[in-house]
Amino acid sequence: MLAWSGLRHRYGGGAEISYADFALRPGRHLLLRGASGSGKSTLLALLAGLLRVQHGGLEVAATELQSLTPRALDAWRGATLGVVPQRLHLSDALTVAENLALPALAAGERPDTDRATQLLEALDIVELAGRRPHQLSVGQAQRVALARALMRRPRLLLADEPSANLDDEHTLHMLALLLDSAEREGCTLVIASHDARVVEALGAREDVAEVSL
Ligand SMILES: Nc1ncnc2c1ncn2[C@@H]1O[C@H](COP(=O)(O)OP(=O)(O)OP(=O)(O)O)[C@@H](O)[C@H]1O
Repeated sequence: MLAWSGLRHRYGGGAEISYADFALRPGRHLLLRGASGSGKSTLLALLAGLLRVQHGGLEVAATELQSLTPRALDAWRGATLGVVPQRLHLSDALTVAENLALPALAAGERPDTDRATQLLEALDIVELAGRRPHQLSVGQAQRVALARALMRRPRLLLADEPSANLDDEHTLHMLALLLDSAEREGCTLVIASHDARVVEALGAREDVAEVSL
């Protein structure tokens, strides 16, 4: 599902970031941990096909990303990936329900409103469908971003620093929601975090592998 070897990346003129070879066993999720600047966001961007593979091989959901053309990579990303970004990037001009329609619209497809309702129900925020993002708490907005990431049934769900701005209780709740959602949807979850609370909570789980950068 997820494996890389000989993977290296260099931003123009900067130092090279080199990743130790790794393969995720089927049925497991992944925690990417490491200090600030260690290369977590770069690896997430590579996994998401947002940065081109410069050196080495990167297999995500049965696809060798280094062999795709930029156009094929765009199509692959839309069909395979769900992302919960650190800054949630919800549109304040739109309601929650309209935000959930965006991934389909971006792919030139008809939004699936039943799917949106089903996800909002699963995340216990169906009553928020008509609100705008600025009318939500941080935790509620994060659940909306999670629902949006799941709309097109991704095979890989990426969450970048999901505990940023959350207190201890909400951090544990968000991690549980991410893991439960990934299990329910049958997708692989990758969390990037340098938060000791996240590392401690996930370190205790058999179904989560860890890569330390
Ligand atoms: N667009 C860029 N151009 C040049 N250098 C970059 C760029 N993005 C990241 N870097 C450098 O690459 C290295 C890895 O950065 P990256 O953002 O992947 O780390 P990180 O582990 O995600 O850090 P953080 O936890 O602070 O977000 C750092 O040295 C950073 O300065």
